[in-house]
Amino acid sequence: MLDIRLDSFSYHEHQKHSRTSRLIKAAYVTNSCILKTDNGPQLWKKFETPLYRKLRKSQEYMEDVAIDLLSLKMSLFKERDKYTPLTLLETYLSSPELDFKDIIGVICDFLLAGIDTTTYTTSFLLYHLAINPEVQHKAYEESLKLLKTPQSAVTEDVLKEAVYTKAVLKESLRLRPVSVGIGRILQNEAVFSTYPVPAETVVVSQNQISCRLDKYFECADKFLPDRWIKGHPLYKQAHPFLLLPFGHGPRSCIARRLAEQNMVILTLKVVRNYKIEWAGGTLDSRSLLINKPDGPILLTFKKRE
Ligand code: HEM
Repeated sequence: MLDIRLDSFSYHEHQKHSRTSRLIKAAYVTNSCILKTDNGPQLWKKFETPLYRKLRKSQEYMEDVAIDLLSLKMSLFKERDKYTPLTLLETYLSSPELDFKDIIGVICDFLLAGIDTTTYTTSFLLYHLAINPEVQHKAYEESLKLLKTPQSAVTEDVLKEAVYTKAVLKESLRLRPVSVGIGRILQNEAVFSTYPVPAETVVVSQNQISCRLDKYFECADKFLPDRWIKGHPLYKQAHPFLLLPFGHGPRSCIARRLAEQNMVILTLKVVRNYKIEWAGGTLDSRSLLINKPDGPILLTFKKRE
């Protein structure tokens, strides 16, 4: 989305003080401070509290990275080939309604919204595969069918056919969404189950809870990807507003398709090449601003023959 590779898997970026490590830390600190500064007495409005300072410093670091990345992109943008279609960032850069500050704001949002969300979702997905060997075996069989060799690329056609892997991701998001639901400020008065709620009220839907209720999903606490596969005996059409891990409407996640595609590609590649095992106890989630795993990710990967 930034048109520039951050190279986060390189040796250098794995080091403690690298840009990637500092960005990961800044996103985590921001996510841990927002709810705490939002709720309760907001003393930070009168003077800079230690929590607010942490939040400010993390945000400043992310903004510095965004400025560096955008400056680099702008210098390359001048030399771009005029016949290739514009990327998202290039569209922003060519838009007269947006100035440098607006685009910096968007990049900061990408950096904050893109780091922990995909990481936590992927961690839970691999955890579910590890503790449900029969599910992992079915995903492995699908990857064997779709990827002829362990090195085969995941093409557009492969993605279309990866029905079971997509169901695994969906089921994992049902049980372990990164967001409890969707938050909105009501523009108009509304009535929910006969309770009138005035305009301007902050309303947060509780999809995470609804997705765990047996009245909506049979054996709701069980990890059963087959429930999403049309034609399977476990399949039942769920209410369209129950499972909304990427939100809903015009403010829903801008990167939904990209994130889903990344996670499906990763799952196909990992299960095709490795047997995944879990070396810990039950992994639960803890809510900061977003839900994070409540313990270390103790996965082991055994190379398949
Ligand atoms: C598993 C991965 C992800 C999940 C589960 C997720 C989930 C969400 C959710 C629930 C929202 C709020 C939607 C609403 O209020 O209706 C959101 C918004 C957003 N997400 Fe994601 N997200 C993920 C990955 C990403 C990535 C990788 C990026 C960027 C690179 C990203 C960028 C954004 C942005 C910019 C918004 C704000 C959209 C707006 O306010 O108009 N997300 N995401």
